[in-house]
Amino acid sequence: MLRELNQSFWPKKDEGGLPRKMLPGAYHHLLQDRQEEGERERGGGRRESSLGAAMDSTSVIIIGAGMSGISAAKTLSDAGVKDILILEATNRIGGRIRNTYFADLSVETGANWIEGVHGEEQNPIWEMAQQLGLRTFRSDYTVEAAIDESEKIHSLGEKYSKTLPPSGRNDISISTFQRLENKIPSTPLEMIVDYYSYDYEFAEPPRVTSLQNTVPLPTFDDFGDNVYFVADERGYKSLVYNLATMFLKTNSQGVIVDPRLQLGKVVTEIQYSGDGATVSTDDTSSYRADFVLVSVSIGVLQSDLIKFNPVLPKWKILALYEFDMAVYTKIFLKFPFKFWPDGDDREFFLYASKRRGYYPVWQHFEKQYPGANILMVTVTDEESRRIEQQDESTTKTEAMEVLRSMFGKDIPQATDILVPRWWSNKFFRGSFSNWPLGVNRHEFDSIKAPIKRLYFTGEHTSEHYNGYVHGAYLAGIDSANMIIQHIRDGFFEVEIKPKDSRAEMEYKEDDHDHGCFYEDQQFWITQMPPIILGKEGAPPTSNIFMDSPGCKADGPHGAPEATSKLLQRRSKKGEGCEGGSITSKEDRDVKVIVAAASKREKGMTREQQHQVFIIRSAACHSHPNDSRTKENVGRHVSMI
Ligand SMILES: Cc1cc2nc3c(=O)[nH]c(=O)nc-3n(C[C@H](O)[C@H](O)[C@H](O)COP(=O)(O)OP(=O)(O)OC[C@H]3O[C@@H](n4cnc5c(N)ncnc54)[C@H](O)[C@@H]3O)c2cc1C
Repeated sequence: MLRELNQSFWPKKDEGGLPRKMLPGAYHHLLQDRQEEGERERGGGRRESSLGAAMDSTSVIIIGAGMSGISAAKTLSDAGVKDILILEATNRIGGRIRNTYFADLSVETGANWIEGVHGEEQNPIWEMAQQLGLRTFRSDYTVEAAIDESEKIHSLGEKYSKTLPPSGRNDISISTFQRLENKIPSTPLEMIVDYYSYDYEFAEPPRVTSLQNTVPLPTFDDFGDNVYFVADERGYKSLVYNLATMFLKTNSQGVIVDPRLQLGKVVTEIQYSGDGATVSTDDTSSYRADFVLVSVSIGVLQSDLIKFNPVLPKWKILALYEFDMAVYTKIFLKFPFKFWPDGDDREFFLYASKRRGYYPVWQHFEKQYPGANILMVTVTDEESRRIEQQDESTTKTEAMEVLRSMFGKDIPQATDILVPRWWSNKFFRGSFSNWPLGVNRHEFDSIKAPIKRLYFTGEHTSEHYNGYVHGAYLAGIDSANMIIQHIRDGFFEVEIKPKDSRAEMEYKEDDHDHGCFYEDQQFWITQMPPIILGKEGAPPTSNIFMDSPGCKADGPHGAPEATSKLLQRRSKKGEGCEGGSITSKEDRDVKVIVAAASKREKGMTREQQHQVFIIRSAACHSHPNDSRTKENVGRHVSMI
């Protein structure tokens, strides 16, 4: 939904809109006015922060120079918002796309494959790679016949998944589906095939992973089933670098020297409000901006590295914590000579252990780097965490035991080992997001939703492609476009889908300037209205309190007329609430929740009152016999 909304942010040219890449003078004026206004308010473009360092002022601060941060910055720059500042904690750009030298070869410790190639749609990362002439190799994943059986179950899972309601209410884990088919892997062979099919892609086991959101996977559905392994001296990161140099200044050696990119700046605090934000870094600098875009990983957001002031609303924190940051580790081993099989269909080999996920997937580099004598073994999840905490020599010993059990005692000892540690790294806290069971559209939309002038991006916010480089790239564009619209219109609205599928089917979006209103039909509490966020000046939902009980039939709190009329009709019919009380007397808890309201409404803005009204009206119209009423109201109240 967000993606659909985002795509429609810009008016089409033939509708009298603006071409996407160029903003008219008027728009520049708007920006300039806002900036000057801001500067006047702040007493000039630079001033002393409370910490003593010079406080710079800018339009948008982007936190993180990974693929999504750079893609967002470029989108802003292309749209005329050139007054940006990128703050990156490490001393390089690229984030989780990173190469290093191992045994004199460039190996990718982070993202390695361009996933989803040669499909109906062009993967934008593949397009960039082609333009740059990146050295890539198609990975052939066909292993043995044992995989076929797993693929049959997978295809059944795809069919089943497509029958589930869009809200995710009936989602199940991949394991649950296997259980339904009576196909739970139990032998070492079945377990390694299962691992290869799921854990190797999602870095978490199938009992954790949502069937509905990963089977089928939009990346392969949209962009094609092929995956290409990047093996280029310049590194996969050269795609990010190339993107950055399209809008950042470089010197004659091609090094980025633009002051709008600041490396080694660890953001420790973000103070935000409806007027803008102040960002503090660990070297006691502070920066002021109209907007802040946070592109750090969801693992970092789940940690306490960055303090948000005020603290993020509860609904946001819950959504962030519900999503998973998975861990995927590629361990590299160098040998004096080759002892493994190679040739067609022999790029990968699997180790079938009784211990699921124990040094399971091996790959050689004979195609990419003939004679390199390097093996790469991938571990995930708990094994990754365990291995990250032990020293390299222990890991080498374990890996050698596994190889000897596969190829015999006479194989040579590895001469070198490289173990990347993404989970322990406080700037990443894992490898990529995985969609777990229990997270539906409602939570997912909440992860991306802005709060006042604080916006979020990163692979974990990608509508369809979370976890991937192309997801990070597209999410950056989406989030930047939200900010551009906010600058242009003075506000930005986001719709967060309701949790219940019946609501999805039955609510009808009104043309009114904000809000979604219901058709005049049976209206149950489970049909919670969507939460509308981001209206300039409107509070995040966490600030909304239920007020006095009941809903008034006479147009409460400036609620739109249509809704007010609907309530009047209901009141007359005796449905829902009458004269400020709830008819569902049986359900005392609902009444208590609604009645236990604070007296805050007086000081509220019109938008705040309207939000209160939406929530309260839903509560008022609960059906007395609906056993789920209490639970749903309770859940909604706890959420706000
Ligand atoms: C081991 C591994 C294998 C992978 N394999 C693939 C693959 O084969 N194919 C694929 O498509 N994807 C793969 N991925 C995923 C892919 O790398 C990511 O989805 C993508 O790079 C994420 O980009 P991002 O911009 O969202 O986040 P990031 O790259 O994490 O960028 C965020 C940036 O924020 C910075 N930051 C963090 N905290 C702060 C702070 N406090 N202050 C300032 N800056 C901060 C970080 O240093 C980082 O540079 C893999 C990832 C890993 C780790």
